[in-house]
Amino acid sequence: MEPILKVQALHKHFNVRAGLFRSKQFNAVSDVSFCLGKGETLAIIGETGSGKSTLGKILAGADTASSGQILLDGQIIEDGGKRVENSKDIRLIFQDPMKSLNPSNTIGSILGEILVLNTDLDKRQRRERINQTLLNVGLLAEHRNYYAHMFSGGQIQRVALARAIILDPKILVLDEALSSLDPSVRAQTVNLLLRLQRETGLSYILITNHLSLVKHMSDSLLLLHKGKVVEYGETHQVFAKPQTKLAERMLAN
Ligand SMILES: Nc1ncnc2c1ncn2[C@@H]1O[C@H](COP(=O)(O)OP(=O)(O)OP(=O)(O)O)[C@@H](O)[C@H]1O
Repeated sequence: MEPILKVQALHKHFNVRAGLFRSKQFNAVSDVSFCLGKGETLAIIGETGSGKSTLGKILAGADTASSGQILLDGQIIEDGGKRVENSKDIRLIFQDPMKSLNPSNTIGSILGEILVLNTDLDKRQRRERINQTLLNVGLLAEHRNYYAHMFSGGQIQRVALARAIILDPKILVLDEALSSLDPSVRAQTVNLLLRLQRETGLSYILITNHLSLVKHMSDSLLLLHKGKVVEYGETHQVFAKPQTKLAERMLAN
């Protein structure tokens, strides 16, 4: 079966200062390739600075690569450092969603604005879609009238999820999105994500070093080191037989 996402030889460098008048290229992501199937989860792990977030941002279109290709459903969406199509099909969720929610707007108006900008739905249809999306993430329709500060940490992550799925994407990139939640709220959010995946066939890219989450949620696992893929395979196989000393060390913790 054609993978939903195919990443080929992706590369990202940043120009960083190397003295007063000079700059040099720093490779944050080097020659990264992988595939993700529909309804599957790929975990990306790696030490701090290994390029996980940079890769996540590029996949979601929040940044562009320097070279390489990204194909979604067989169609090229990024090629040679250019986003060919600004796809709404890959959405990013961060660790701290509060930062990206306007505190002076209700959740209903934040979600409504996304629908106004991206769909032809009329007011009644938008209202229905917002209510349904809030219910889908385990919130109530009444929560549309709430402001961000009125939610708990777990609820705000559900609001972020509602915002991410309201346009019916194919892939969610979860960048440490579950890290700051306390264990019981994290377990509930994981169950919610798994239910959504079962019901809608959503695919996830899970950026985390939380190994029990990786084991519980992911089908495949990619280990980045200094921007390069040093291990990639089915999660249970990588855990059972890591090929590198680094993977052995990281997965033993
Ligand atoms: N805009 C930028 N300009 C220059 N260097 C950058 C920029 N963004 C990221 N980097 C560098 O790229 C490397 C990879 O960063 P990235 O945030 O992707 O790592 P990470 O694996 O997500 O780390 P962490 O787990 O700490 O979040 C780091 O060395 C970082 O300093």
